[in-house]
Amino acid sequence: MGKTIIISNRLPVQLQIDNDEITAIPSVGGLATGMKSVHSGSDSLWIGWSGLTEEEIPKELDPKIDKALKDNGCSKVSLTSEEIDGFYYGFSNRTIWPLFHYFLEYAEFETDSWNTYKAVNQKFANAILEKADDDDVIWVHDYQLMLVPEMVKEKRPNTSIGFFLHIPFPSYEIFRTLPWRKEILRGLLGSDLIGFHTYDYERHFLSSVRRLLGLEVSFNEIHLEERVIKVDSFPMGIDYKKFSDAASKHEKNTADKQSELQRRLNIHKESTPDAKLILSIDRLDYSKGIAKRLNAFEYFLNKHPEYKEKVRLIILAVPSRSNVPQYQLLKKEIDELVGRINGEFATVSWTPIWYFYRSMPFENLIDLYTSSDIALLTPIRDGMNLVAKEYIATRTDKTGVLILSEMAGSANEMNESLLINPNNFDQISDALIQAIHMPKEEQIARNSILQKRLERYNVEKWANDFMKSLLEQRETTQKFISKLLSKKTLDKVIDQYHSSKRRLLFFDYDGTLSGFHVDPQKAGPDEDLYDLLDNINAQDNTDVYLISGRDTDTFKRWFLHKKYNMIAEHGVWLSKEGEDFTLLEKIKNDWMSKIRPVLESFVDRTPGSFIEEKNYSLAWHYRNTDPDFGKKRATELTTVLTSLIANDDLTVLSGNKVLEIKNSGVNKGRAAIKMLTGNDYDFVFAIGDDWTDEYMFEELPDDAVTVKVGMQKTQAKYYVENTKKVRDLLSRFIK
Ligand SMILES: O=P(O)(O)OC[C@H]1O[C@H](O[C@H]2O[C@H](CO)[C@@H](O)[C@H](O)[C@H]2O)[C@H](O)[C@@H](O)[C@@H]1O
Ligand SMILES: O=c1ccn([C@@H]2O[C@H](COP(=O)(O)OP(=O)(O)O)[C@@H](O)[C@H]2O)c(=O)[nH]1
Repeated sequence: MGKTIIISNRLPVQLQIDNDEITAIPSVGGLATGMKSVHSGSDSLWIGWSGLTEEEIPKELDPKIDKALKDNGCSKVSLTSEEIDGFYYGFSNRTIWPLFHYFLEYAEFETDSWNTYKAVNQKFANAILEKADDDDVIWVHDYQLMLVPEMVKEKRPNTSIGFFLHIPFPSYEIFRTLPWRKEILRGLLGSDLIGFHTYDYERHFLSSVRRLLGLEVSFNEIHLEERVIKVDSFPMGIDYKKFSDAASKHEKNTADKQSELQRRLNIHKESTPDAKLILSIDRLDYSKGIAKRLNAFEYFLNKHPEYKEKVRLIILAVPSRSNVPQYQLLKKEIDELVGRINGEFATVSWTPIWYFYRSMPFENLIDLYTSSDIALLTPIRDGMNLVAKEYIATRTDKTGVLILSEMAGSANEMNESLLINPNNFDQISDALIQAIHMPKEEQIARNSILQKRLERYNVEKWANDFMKSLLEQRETTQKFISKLLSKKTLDKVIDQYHSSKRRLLFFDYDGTLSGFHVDPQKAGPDEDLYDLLDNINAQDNTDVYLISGRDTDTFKRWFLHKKYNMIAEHGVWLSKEGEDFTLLEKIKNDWMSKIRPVLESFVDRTPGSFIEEKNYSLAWHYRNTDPDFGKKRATELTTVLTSLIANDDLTVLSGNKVLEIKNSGVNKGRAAIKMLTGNDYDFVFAIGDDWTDEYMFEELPDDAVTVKVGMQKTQAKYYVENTKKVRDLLSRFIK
């Protein structure tokens, strides 16, 4: 393995320019801390934006800046203020952020900012390409850089690329509204591993990939022609030890060591020993639900006036993206709300809300976390929400109650908190009462479980798990690639072919010689294919068989005049050199009247699906259905059919977007063996793309050359990527 390259919008250091002196101060943020195990030593590099635009950095300081960054294992991507406007404030935070957080009404679809997003992503990709070697592992972070994986993969296909999205991936219904949805998906699919915080985000993403790109997804793998991409969830943790140690240390602080904030918090405690402190900390972002939280708090005070003077809500709102109009409006709304609620409820000795609009140093965060009885975190949508985890980690005596929105990614792992719907004020109000009165033993019981989990799955484990999975994926890909029919192996196969005395060739049709079409009848052969087959078939001592699940009528129409050998309906029928089809197997079809109505009922209930009726089998096609729904129905139909045919000699065969019910024992493998037996072939070849071809690959002798089209699991010896490559391969059979 080569170097590790990490890439994110912002570098994990902050530049300080003092006259001509440059200092790079390492950030203390979650990502920077979490990546420590991955970003250490000389074999790792972090590429990103420094936080200062080109206009803000005097050109002559560039070498010093580069040196300061290099000392911290970093390298910068320089961006102009215009690029930051279009890329960061524009497409990232006015299109993707609102859309991915389900704020459709805030999402702006501006072609100019999309173009800047593309150009800046290319700048980041170029910065990687400049530094990356083929065996490097690259980890790209977050929604600002979704096109980077494809841009890098295109130029450096052998690098391993991981992508992690820190925000939610929305449902298909939301994502599909984005004008550049396919470009974004293709950008992400340049990765070998794509990670999300939760399984929900993962399945939303896979659903969009299936529906918008029509790609084959099996479990959590996406099969491209030349690669397999893994998609998985890795819930990000925190640096648990850092927070719990800081809280333990904080506890021991003598009065003279306490911060000004802590002293004020102490005064509050002493003057109102029964009153509860309720804490909320977030960036000032509409996704965090701060305004709704204030409204809910007001609702609570109105509904339960007995809690006046008994609770105080601390709102710490950290300034964020203040160049974006929605954030400016939100700031105004929150200022007004706090003013109004305080004005309405305050008494001479009590203000219900303490509101801070600023960023606080770590020590003050610990003051707040450790002094608060309740944390009230009510995001409307949140990728993860680390504040929830940090609050729990600082509770050294295990007391404290976390009220958490079920819309936060962290809610998936924090079931022991009081989970609420941020839009349900009654529920929030009830949760506040439950929290205020929760017995200490219960608080301890809940937090003990939470702490254990957070301590175990901390941010370092998160980063290591992701890297481990990326390296495993690299091995899986290498295994696939090692079976790709390389030029060298192909040359050998072709030599073998031409020096052989008698050859037997099996060509599957759909997905192998010809691509798929929404209407199977329209996937007929083209002139080039006829020429190719004519030329191979005309060779001496060469027996070519088209071997397919197709019905006899279609194959007669397409190929009978060509006098090719044909095996139809997976091995039921045989046609030799232009003669009509005859039965290769003695089988029954009286079962069809029992199965047909079942298939019909599935056609009625699955728009786009249809039945194909053959002489000895029935096929239910679902290529044209909604992909998720079609797959679900196929599973349901398989279950229904399996119990229905339990006492018959029938099989349900799962092909490429088709289920076929046919007589057991009849398959392409058995048919192929029949053609082989009693003959002295010294070159046997089979090529096919789906499950039904696996019977051939399994049954043919060990020295047969078997080739799978597309990177799915197979018994075949080799892969080729697509039908174009199949034709290239077969054309080499012609001298
Ligand atoms: O860099 P900014 O524009 O100021 O925004 C700050 C970060 O916000 C987002 O955080 C997300 O990541 C967290 C950790 O995975 C997660 O807990 C939270 O729910 C997300 O919103 C954003 O994804 C980052 O890129 C920003 O740097
Ligand atoms: O004044 C502050 C307030 C919060 N935070 C940190 O900001 C992060 C917020 O992360 P979260 O996942 O909750 O939300 P995000 O802002 O990433 O959407 C947490 O680690 C907080 O400790 C901070 O550094 N300074």
